[in-house]
Amino acid sequence: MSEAHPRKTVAVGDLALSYREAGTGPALVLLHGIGSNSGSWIHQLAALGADHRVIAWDAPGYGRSDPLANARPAPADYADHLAAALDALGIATADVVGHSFGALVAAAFARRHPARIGRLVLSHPAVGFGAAADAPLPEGAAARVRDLETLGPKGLAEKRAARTCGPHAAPEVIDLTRRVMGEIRPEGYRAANHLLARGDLLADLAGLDLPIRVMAGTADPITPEARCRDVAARLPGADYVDLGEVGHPSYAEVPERYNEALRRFLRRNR
Ligand SMILES: O=C(O)CCC(=O)CC(=O)O
Repeated sequence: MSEAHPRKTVAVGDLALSYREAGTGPALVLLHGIGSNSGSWIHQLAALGADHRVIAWDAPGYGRSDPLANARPAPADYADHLAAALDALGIATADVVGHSFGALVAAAFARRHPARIGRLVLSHPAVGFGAAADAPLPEGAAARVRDLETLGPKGLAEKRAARTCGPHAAPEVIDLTRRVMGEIRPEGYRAANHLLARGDLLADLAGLDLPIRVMAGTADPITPEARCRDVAARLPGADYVDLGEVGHPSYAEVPERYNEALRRFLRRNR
């Protein structure tokens, strides 16, 4: 998968974090969803590397990245590891695209490291539940973890991956989604579900002076369109891009439309 952009590794404290990289230019960081990894971004690595240094990370516990020490991490744990990984890669500031769970990581990064983020794209954003560290997982997250425990990563992918896609998703998009979800590692997935519970996208972004674009589709069963529009409406200055009748992995279903919406936003001056 994504052989054109093989994984590399960077040391961040005690952890090794893996990522894929393409191109040179201003840094653009891609943060994947909870059922995904850096291999989901093949089209963005191929196209956006023409005018950016694109870094697609594997969140801790995904791809070849080591898991976090804390099994119930706070958003800050991911955000600070991302900041340290960018330090190690010599990147002072970056534009950031966070997809779904990745949007929560991006929001926590913006809150904790505001000087390091240029523009922010919230792609089909998860909003989080703002739960306490010791609270039980909300039902949706608990069901995902139960499926992983009973079915294993491949079974989880068989059951869930195709359902995330829109009605017009090509077979190769469904295959990609299934393959990537089948690479889930239990520690990373459980921890990410805890982040989903603890995260609070709107609270993290409140009061930050940051250009924000929210993008989503009308056929997404995971992060519904109405909620994504509501996120944009609640963030002063954010705009909203309707990607059309696409499901959750819009970056793979309509990569040209997705990349063009990113490019148009990234060309804006701050
Ligand atoms: O909720 C699920 O079953 C899958 C969610 C998902 O795939 C999110 C993502 O990776 O973007």
